[in-house]
Amino acid sequence: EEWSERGAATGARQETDASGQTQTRAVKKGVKDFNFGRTLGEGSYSTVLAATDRQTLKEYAIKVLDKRHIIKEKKVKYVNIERDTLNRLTEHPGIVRLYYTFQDERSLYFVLDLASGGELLGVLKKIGSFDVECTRFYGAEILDSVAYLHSRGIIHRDLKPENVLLDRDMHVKITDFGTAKILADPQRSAMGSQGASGAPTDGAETDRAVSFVGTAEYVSPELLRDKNACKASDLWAFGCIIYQLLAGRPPFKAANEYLTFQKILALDYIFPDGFPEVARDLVERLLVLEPANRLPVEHIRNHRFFDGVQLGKALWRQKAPRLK
Ligand SMILES: Nc1ncnc2c1ncn2[C@@H]1O[C@H](COP(=O)(O)OP(=O)(O)OP(=O)(O)O)[C@@H](O)[C@H]1O
Ligand SMILES: O=C(O)C[C@H](Cc1nc2cc(Cl)cc(Cl)c2[nH]1)c1ccc(Cl)cc1
Repeated sequence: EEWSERGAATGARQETDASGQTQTRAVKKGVKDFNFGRTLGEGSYSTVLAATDRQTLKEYAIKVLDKRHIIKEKKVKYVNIERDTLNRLTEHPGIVRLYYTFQDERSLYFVLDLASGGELLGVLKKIGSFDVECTRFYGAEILDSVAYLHSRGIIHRDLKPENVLLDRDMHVKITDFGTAKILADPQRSAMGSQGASGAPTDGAETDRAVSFVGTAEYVSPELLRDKNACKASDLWAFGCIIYQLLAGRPPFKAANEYLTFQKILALDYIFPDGFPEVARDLVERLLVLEPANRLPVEHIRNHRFFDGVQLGKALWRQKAPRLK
């Protein structure tokens, strides 16, 4: 068999066997195919490095995990969930794209979109709080991305400004899918989660749904109460993010996690003076204890807070507003 170099750039190669039959085979990338650069950040089980594909010169973020550490910390299922989830989320501009996974004797590698704009949380901390125009733009891009996740039967379960990355054009790239929940069958779950009671779908979810709790400030009441998340749990977190962009701090924040959970379950939060009325109405319809009574995605899109924002494809083509 001869390998044609031509196919290398497209990540596929033509194989011609003795009988002259040609077939295309996806090429498995490896560490040797990349030049590794600066460290972009560290996670509990991971290091993320900037890297360049040596053939195409395309830049990526490569998340490297130490196998021994993953096994010792019993995180194998999270790594495989992250890979399985990202492999289902391939065609939306607001989701960090996974291009390849591979391993060598010591590590696992995720080759991802490079989000060189950093975390939304970092930008928020730098400027204190966003004005309505910036909150509307970033809220719309996050909402558009969450709508896509849900349409693919995925619940993120840990949405927060740290997990909303920004690309070089300051557009949203949502990341961190190791704790996501894959609903058994998107069709069935579409009915299930909009079911009469709108109660969290507990269908064929694996036991994992019971164990994971997100980040204290953004955890939904149903996750604290029934230990089960549903699509509306992501919309609770979305409400917390909209509040936080405008107020400069999350709605539920106390001295420790336990007190924060108590405030959430008691819906104990207030709007600071000057909080824009139109945003207040939206947040009040999302921070609702009963998941079934939260505004569903379609109604959020039509809420007057998003008047004037072009949703859908046009949103992703426009220039991101200057953050001031
Ligand atoms: N695609 C990416 N592009 C640029 N930077 C990234 C990308 N993915 C992650 N990072 C940065 O690398 C750091 C580590 O991210 P990673 O997802 O590995 O761990 P984490 O989820 O932040 O931490 P933990 O695992 O403790 O939750 C983060 O600060 C994040 O901002
Ligand atoms: O190549 C694939 O896609 C499948 C493998 C599956 C896989 N092999 C593993 C080995 C170890 Cl030690 C740990 C985990 Cl979590 C492992 N997951 C894999 C490799 C790399 C990554 Cl990032 C995820 C999954």
